[in-house]
Amino acid sequence: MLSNEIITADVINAATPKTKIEVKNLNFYYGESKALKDITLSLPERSVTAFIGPSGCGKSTLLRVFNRIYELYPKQRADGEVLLDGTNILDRSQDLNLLRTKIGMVFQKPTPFPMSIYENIAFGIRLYEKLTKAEMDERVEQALKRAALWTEVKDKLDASGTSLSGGQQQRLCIARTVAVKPEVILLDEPCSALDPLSTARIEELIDELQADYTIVIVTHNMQQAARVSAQTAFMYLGELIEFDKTEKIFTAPSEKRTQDYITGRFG
Ligand SMILES: Nc1ncnc2c1ncn2[C@@H]1O[C@H](COP(=O)(O)OP(=O)(O)OP(=O)(O)O)[C@@H](O)[C@H]1O
Repeated sequence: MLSNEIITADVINAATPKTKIEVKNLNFYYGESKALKDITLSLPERSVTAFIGPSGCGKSTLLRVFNRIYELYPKQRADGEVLLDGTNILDRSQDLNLLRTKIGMVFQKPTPFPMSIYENIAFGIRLYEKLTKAEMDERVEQALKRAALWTEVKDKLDASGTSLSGGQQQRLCIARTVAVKPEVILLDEPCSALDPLSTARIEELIDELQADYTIVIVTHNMQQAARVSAQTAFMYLGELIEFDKTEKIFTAPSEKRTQDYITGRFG
């Protein structure tokens, strides 16, 4: 009997994905203005979660709380909890540098550093690790391969990162993020400055990366959310209206406001 119980428990554990990030009663303020209102949701590990909603609903704000970028601005503050593997990252005693090695971020506009392709990757690694030249070469190659950019740049690693096309620059930024071995990758409208072909490549890449990383993507493009994510959160005016499996959100949402948004009635 006992072994059956253990097997049952194992099967259940295997079927239920582990929670990577748990947000509990999160509020966020820009000065006096409240941009996030009592947000609670759990993001599963090694899976893609999309945040959608009309402009100004708080998608980017929520994403940015996850690596505490707001701390750069004195009037911005968060209360509530954001647990990464059970530890509250909003707690001021948490080391910000360590947090940012665990949670990487890619922005809307590709932002390569004004240095060579190689250095764009090596720069971040050097902040945290001391590697030999051979080890660094290996890490740079791995990161560029992981971001599906290696074959295009392997013969011009000394060229400037800014000489690449927009889509290549965005893949370089993803490579730079992956190179420091994060656990979570935050993508803030990563394709909005890209053409359809480059967008398709980034979406393929997101699909591959989810085997190893927990990915959160903010997107205005509902087809993109439907294509790349397993869960979707619909936000409106700073509130989380609905959070469910992406298929359910797009085919049978529970809330009228979600239905209205995905059918294009507002936003
Ligand atoms: N730096 C800031 N200072 C003051 N208010 C801000 C700031 N950034 C955002 N806000 C406000 O917070 C709210 C949420 O903004 P946020 O950028 O998170 O929305 P969003 O859903 O990502 O919008 P978009 O899709 O247009 O990028 C908005 O009302 C916005 O005006």
